[in-house]
Order: sequence, then structure tokens, then C-alpha cells
Amino acid sequence: MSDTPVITDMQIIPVAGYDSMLLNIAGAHSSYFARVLVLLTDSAGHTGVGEAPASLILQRILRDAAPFIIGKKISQLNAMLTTLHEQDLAAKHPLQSERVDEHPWSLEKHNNALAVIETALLDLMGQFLDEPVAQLLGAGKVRDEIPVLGYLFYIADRHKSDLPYREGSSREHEWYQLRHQTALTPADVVRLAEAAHDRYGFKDFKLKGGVHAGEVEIETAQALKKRFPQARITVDPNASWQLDDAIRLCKGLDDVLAYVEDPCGAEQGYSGRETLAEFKRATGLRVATNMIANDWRQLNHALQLNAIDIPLADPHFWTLRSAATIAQLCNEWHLTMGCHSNNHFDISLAMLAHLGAASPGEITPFDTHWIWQDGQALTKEPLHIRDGKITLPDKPGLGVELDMSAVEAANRLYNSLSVKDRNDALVMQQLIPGWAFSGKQPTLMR
Ligand SMILES: O=C(O)[C@H](O)[C@@H](O)[C@H](O)[C@@H](O)C(=O)O
Ligand SMILES: [Mg+2]
Repeated sequence: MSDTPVITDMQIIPVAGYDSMLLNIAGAHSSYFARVLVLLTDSAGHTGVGEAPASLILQRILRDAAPFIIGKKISQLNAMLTTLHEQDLAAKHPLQSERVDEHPWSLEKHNNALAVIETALLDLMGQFLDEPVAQLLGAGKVRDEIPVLGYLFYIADRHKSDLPYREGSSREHEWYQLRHQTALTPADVVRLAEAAHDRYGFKDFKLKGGVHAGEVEIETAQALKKRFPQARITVDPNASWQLDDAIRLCKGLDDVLAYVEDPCGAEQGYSGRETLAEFKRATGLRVATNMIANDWRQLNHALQLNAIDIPLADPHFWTLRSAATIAQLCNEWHLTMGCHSNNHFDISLAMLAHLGAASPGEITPFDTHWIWQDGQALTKEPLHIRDGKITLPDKPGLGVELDMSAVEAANRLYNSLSVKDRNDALVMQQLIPGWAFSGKQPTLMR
């Protein structure tokens, strides 16, 4: 044990990158997205890294966590995480508001901190043991190729905003230009899917909804299925449809929708878990969620109600180890493992690849926003998506090496931002003055 490396330093580096004007029920994506990196250095000279969404609160929590990490042996991973859990550092930094009508999905602030630290620790441990992180999770590494889906959005007209959205260029591939252009109709989205399919080989697609009337979003899903008959198609309106509407829109579409993601949510005194259970019974369709089964207690209720088939266990809010445990539960309980995402850099791409590699049994292709960020790598040899899959690197730890000059540039970009925390409503107000989030009102129907 005396050779076990000790953690000597913890750096918290917020970073920003460019994004397109993607629409969802919360509004529109800004021209920038922000993430935070945690870099742990150990006495063996290794660096472990993790990535998470970058709220200002999370950065404060991470700073408070540092004294519980620095000076510890990497073999004390479990004890460190238990201590952090018990410290409940998030409680010392309450959100200004926890109201769900202001935050369309929960801000998993505490678990984000645990998750990003755990990832960096696992990266160090993997490098010490000369094993990939996937090998240290739940079932161990069970696959080398992780299927991912083409995550499609409606895109607003960036020219109507004064934010510095990029124009893109089709020099390398038309995808890199198309992803910045307005896409509001079913035909526009099919065009995006074609370009993404050509560039990344996706077999399956997800459409982010909550933007148009449900009928238009279903029409878009149908158009995607018509163009890609073999593809598994799903739509995710982030619980913005009323239960009755969700049933009316989706019933009988077994030949179009492989599953539906959060079609409805809490309404009229019924919880989202209850309405999803009713939706499943009424339509016979499989249901995925990243909104109502985000911790063990919620998952327990969701499963008791038979409300879901596919927990989208994002390692950024479950932690890698817990998400891998969910993958094992899915395998044992005849559920299907999936993974949610937000805009991210390539460290997170590696996180989800290791999770997928450690997920036994049937999994549904994982979500990733990477195609919207592709070209903005923070690592020297970023993983890539080919043939709709990510191939796990044959390297210890996460298998990524940071490109520090890219990290520094992304940190400078972050520091230059006047609005640091994600606020899709604020961006939306550039298109529709006075626009405010309303969970059951599609974004463009105002
Ligand atoms: O606009 C987005 O990037 C999405 O709506 C996400 O914020 C959201 O979490 C989504 O990925 C989801 O699956 O619900
Ligand atoms: Mg979702």
C-alpha cells in the first residue's frame, strides 16, 4: 500500500465552447455552453480528469470539496466519496430557487460534484492499475463499441439574435455548416439527420421536442422514420404534453416510435411517474426518462408504478459507478439501459463511452450532444463517432489526455462570458420579447 499514489492537487477549471441556437421547452441554447473540469494530480505524476455542467454553485461546491480530497491515497476513493456525500456540501449553497416552474428539469448540483470528482478519481485509479475505467465499474468492461444516437434539434434563426453564434463551414463536411442554420420544419430536421447520418453513421435518432405543437413534432418523427425506415426513432418533449394529448399523439405509432422520452409529466395533482405509467398502459409504448427517476428513491417509485422502461442514467448526475449499477439492474430486471446528455466536451464523451462499455445486456443507443460540439476538443486524441458508435480506447483510465492549450483557451472564453449559468429563457427573449418558461406550453407557441 505504501506505493499507492496520494492526491497532491485539485484544479477546478470552468470552460466554455460554442453552440448552435438549439430549441427546447426551456427556450434556446446560447451561442456558448459551459462545463467545468476537475483535474486531480497524484504523487505518481498522473492527472485524472472529469467533466460536468458548469454552474457557479457547482464550482463553489467543488472548491469546498477540495480539502476532503487533497492528501488522500487514491485507494481511499470509496471513503472520500462517502465523506463528500455525508458533508452534503450542496446544502451550504442553496439554489436561489428550486421551483420546478423555473427549472424545467432538476439541477443535480450535488451529484454533479460527486460525479466529476469520482470520474477524476477513477481516471487516476485506472492509470495506477493499468485498466480502463470501464473495467472498474459494475460489470466490468463488457463491450468495446458503444452505440450512440443522432440527437436532433429544431434550430432557431440565429440572425434574429445579437449573440455571436458561429456560421459554420461545409469545407470538411456539410454537417458543420448545417448545424448552425435555421431548422424548423420536418423537412429541415430530416436534412439535418441526413447530414449527421452521413458524417457519423447514426442508425438511430432522437428529436428534441417541446418546441412546436405536438402534431408537428410527431410529423417530424414520421418524416424521419420514412427517410430512415430501419432507424429507431424517439421524441422527447420534456414532459410538455398533457397526458391525454400524449396518448392521442403517440397511440398506434409502434411502427414509428421505438420508445418515447418523457412524453408527459406532473399535472392536475398527478405526479410525472403516475402519468407516465398511464401513458405506458394506454399506448403500449416503451418510455424513457431523464426527468422522473434521477435518484434511487425516484427510481424506486418509478419502477413500482411501472412508469418507465428505459432509465437514462446520466453519469454526470448519477455518478459513473451508480449509473453502471443501474445498467446492471436493467440487465437483471429486463429494463433497458440508456444515457441522457447535455452539451459537452470530449471528456464527457469518454465518460459515457466507459459507462456504455460497462453496461451489460441490451442497451439503447446513448444520447450525446457531441455532434453539436465536434471540432472543439479539449483532449489530444478525442474519441469519435463512426458508424453510429464510439470505440473505447485501449488505454488505462479514461484514456484521454488533455490538450492544455485548448483547455486554457476554453477557460479564457468562459471567463469572458457575461452570463455564466445556462439560461435558455434569456436567450429566447431575443426572439420573443418577454418569453417565459411554461412547462406545458411549447416554446414557439406564444
Ligand atoms: O436542450 C437540451 O440540450 C436538452 O433539452 C437538455 O437540456 C435536456 O436535458 C435533454 O437532453 C433531455 O434529454 O431532456
Ligand atoms: Mg430527456
